[in-house]
Amino acid sequence: MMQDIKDRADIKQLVDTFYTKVRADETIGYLFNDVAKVNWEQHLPRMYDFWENILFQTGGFKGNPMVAHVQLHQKSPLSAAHFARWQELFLATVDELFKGDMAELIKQRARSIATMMLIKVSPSNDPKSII
Ligand code: HEM
Repeated sequence: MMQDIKDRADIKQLVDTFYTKVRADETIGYLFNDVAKVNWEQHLPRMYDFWENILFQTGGFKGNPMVAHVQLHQKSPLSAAHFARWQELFLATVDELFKGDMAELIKQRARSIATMMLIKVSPSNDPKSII
């Protein structure tokens, strides 16, 4: 039976599997590989901290994810299609590895943060701005 996400080791497995898909992805891979030229040795542990803090309130993540993505957007525009693909890969990775309340919670948080981030990086994506 599939287990729920219970600790940092599980988060590491999820994050590592997710970014392996991201780096090879036709739609969003170039943003990480070519635009941001991500230093993975630094970035992956920050992502373990980020998600561990969201699920288990460890207080380990200090950073401002919104600012990081606004800066990325200024280098190369981030679109709704990019965020949709990011979400698709994240949700599929969770479902592939885990099942339970924490797995549901992390998917819900990923969706809501991705939605806010899209609006934040590009206010023209805000449905309210059309009215
Ligand atoms: C199309 C969607 C996205 C792209 C292309 C993207 C790309 C990136 C890149 C290039 C970085 C900087 C890595 C570095 O050089 O250190 C980054 C950082 C980060 N991303 Fe994303 N991201 C996306 C969506 C998201 C979403 C939806 C979340 C959260 C649910 C997220 C959470 C973070 C966090 C926490 C950081 C670290 C910020 C920091 O170090 O202070 N990203 N992202």
